Amino acid sequence: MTMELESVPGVGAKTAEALGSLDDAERALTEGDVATLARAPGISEGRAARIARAAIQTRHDDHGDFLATDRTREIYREILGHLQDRTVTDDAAARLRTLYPSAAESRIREVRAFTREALSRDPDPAVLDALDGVEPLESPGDVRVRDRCLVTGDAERYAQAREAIPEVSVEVVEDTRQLAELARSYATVIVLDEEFAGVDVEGDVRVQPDALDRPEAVVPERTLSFFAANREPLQAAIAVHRAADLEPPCELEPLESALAMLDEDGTPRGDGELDRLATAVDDLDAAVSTAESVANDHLREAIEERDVTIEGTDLLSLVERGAGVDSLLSRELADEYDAAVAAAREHLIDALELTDTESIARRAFPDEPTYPVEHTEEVVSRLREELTTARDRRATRLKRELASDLAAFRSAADDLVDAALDLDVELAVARFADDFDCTLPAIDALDTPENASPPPEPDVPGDGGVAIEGGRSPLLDVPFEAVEPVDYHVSGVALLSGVNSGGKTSTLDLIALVVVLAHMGLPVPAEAARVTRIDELHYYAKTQGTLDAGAFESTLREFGDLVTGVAEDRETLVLVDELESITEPGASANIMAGILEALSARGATAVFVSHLAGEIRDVASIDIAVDGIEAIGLDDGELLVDRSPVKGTLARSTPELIVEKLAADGDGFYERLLEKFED
Ligand SMILES: Nc1ncnc2c1ncn2[C@@H]1O[C@H](COP(=O)(O)OP(=O)(O)OP(=O)(O)O)[C@@H](O)[C@H]1O
Repeated sequence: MTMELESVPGVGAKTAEALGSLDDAERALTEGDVATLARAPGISEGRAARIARAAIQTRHDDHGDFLATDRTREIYREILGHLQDRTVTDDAAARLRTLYPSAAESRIREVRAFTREALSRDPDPAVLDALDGVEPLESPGDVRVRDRCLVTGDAERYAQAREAIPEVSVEVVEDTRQLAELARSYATVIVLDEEFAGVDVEGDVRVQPDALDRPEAVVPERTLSFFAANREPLQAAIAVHRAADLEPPCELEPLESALAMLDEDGTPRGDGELDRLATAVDDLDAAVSTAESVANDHLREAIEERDVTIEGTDLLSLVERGAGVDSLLSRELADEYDAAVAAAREHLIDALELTDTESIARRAFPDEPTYPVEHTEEVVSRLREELTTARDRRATRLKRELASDLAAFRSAADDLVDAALDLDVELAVARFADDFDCTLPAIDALDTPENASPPPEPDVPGDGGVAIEGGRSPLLDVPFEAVEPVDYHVSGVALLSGVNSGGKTSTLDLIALVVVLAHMGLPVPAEAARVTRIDELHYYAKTQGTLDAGAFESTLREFGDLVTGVAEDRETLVLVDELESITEPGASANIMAGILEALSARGATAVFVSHLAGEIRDVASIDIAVDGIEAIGLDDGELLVDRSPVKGTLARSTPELIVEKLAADGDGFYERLLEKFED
């Protein structure tokens, strides 16, 4: 087990040990269950996500260098944020972190299969509502059970017993005398050794050599406390399965009714007979004293109503014999006394709903007349004992039955919750796709049958690159409804020119977004898109202002590494935003031309946004495509822009547009100025 874990890159002996403390580290690792991994001591969620990703990368032989620059990582984080905003449970949000852009075809294919499934899901509000109560199942700490013990004479079996059933004490006995002693202090003694079979000891002593194989039979409390602790998430997971019409891992009704019979503290509830017995034990004293009052009230009334006539000689003899009023009672009021006692007995039986203890209850009030009527304490004690025993026996039986019903659902319970949490992940993807009008992109070089007939294919030349039609980035600083669709196709190296604030940076963001999502195996926010599978995405955001000599040198080195350092056989996409700002314009144009030449030579796809596109093209020794985001005109000093770059067009700059507008008024100065732009 530990060996397995240590084969994951980045998992050292210490981390493997921490993960090993989880019951199901291996499962969590293969399923990308980040939240469970993060429950290992000292493992943060971020670290758990890295470990889960590393395990996936190992499985797919994926180098894991796809996100090659800060800006690419930032784009990935923003995508993840949008996805995580759409989960109901924290657990699903954590699981989403295992979706990452991968260079490995098999991984992309695997997630695309998941995505297809996800896109067929309907994020029904009832499902989302039910998901709210789902959370990973917890294992409650070991319960202590003190009325039972396990017994063996064998040291090895003793160790096994302590390991298998830590909830009860395990005792070593050598002889019958010691066993008898234990039988006096525990309600039940379970003997693990065959040799003790047939030994005659007083008490509840059971010889069960196979007890360790069925721990839930020895301690039904284990099963009951697990299900009691997890009742609500399980009920929610059942509701999710129903609302979403998921194929359940077990029958739902029996699980549901078994859960309904379980109290929060792990005791069975809802059993009329147990409730009756428990109430009878609790109410016994009160019912006895009420029954007494009933009898006495009855009798008092009867006496008050009666004229008792007694002959003088009779009275004398009664007094001389020292007889009390009781004998007077039995002589004169026998019928009334009988009626009073009968009423008391009925009350006791009715109030406590007694059935099989009815005959004992009758004897609680004596047949011999007394006034006031009094219960016989011995009989009441006996009744209490009978009721208590019946109650406890019933509770134990119910516990055992319920535990055995529930034990059958133990592994289905995990699957049930897991499926609900997975659905939450799928629904987040479905909602992301829906909210941002996404489609699954076609991916070149993903040679699979599922890709043989891709969705409407944007016309992109066969030699790779990226093609986007109607792409709308959710990362823009405007509400998504206001985002104008962008069409852009690029393959090989290209310069992207355009007016100020025309949307050049946003176009690079859109390309990066589409490429990252496509390599995550997810749908992209476009009407259609086609992406070539790449190994590394390098996106360099605009640097603020001119760099000093040192920073300039290190930036240059970075690009040097990019053209010479990245392995020749790695497919690379390079996006660069206004690199000219790092130094003076003349030098910048030379540097950018040189980098583009080198990238072109190694067959990379690259888009460089630059205001110096014309100058770069002039100094480059190869033909570099120049695309342009053009202004369609000026309206009240505001530029009207067509957000889709026009292929093969150097966009006019904003100053040129303004000069053109002024020249239109026929002023010679502006006309001459305009000619200079057109040279
Ligand atoms: N497709 C679009 N739909 C709607 N608004 C957009 C779109 N693209 C860009 N914008 C708006 O235009 C603004 C400027 O975009 P962006 O920064 O991409 O322009 P730029 O050409 O890179 O500008 P600069 O030349 O100053 O670098 C964005 O902040 C956004 O508000």
